[in-house]
Amino acid sequence: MLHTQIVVGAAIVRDGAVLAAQRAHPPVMRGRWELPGGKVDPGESDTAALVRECEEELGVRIAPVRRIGGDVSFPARADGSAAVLRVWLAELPAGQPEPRALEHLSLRWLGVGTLSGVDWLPADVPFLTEVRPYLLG
Ligand SMILES: Nc1nc2c([nH]c(=O)n2[C@H]2C[C@H](O)[C@@H](COP(=O)(O)OP(=O)(O)OP(=O)(O)O)O2)c(=O)[nH]1
Repeated sequence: MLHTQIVVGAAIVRDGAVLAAQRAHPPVMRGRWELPGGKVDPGESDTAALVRECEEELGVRIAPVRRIGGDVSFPARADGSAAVLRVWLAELPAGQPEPRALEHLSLRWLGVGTLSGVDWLPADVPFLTEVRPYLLG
């Protein structure tokens, strides 16, 4: 049986807005938006991967708060294997620098009024409903 790749994403909420990141690659995803995060390595916990990926991508050490939503499946790569996206609500602890787009084209803080205004990747879309209540305080 083919292995299911777990991908984790962080819904980093601050002052009524969530941080969205615009992918630079692969070409088919370039310019589309996602919650920052990435693939869980073999033997790594989901939350360890979440913290590691956000350090690599944003240059900040996030604090996961709680998981939101369920497993959202999406097709991975040409080998026909499956992947699932899991998302955590997260905070930027006091003293952390401002997130930077180290691997993305750009970053945006989106509030309730702008959350649906960017071109999200498909697997991230179901999580927007889960995030919205946290933007309302
Ligand atoms: N967040 C998100 N990721 C998606 C979707 N569809 C899809 O194929 N992916 C893929 C892109 C990446 O391969 C993976 C996310 O992991 P990542 O951010 O670590 O990817 P990466 O480009 O750094 O790693 P790699 O593929 O180059 O090995 O999930 C989607 O709808 N939302």
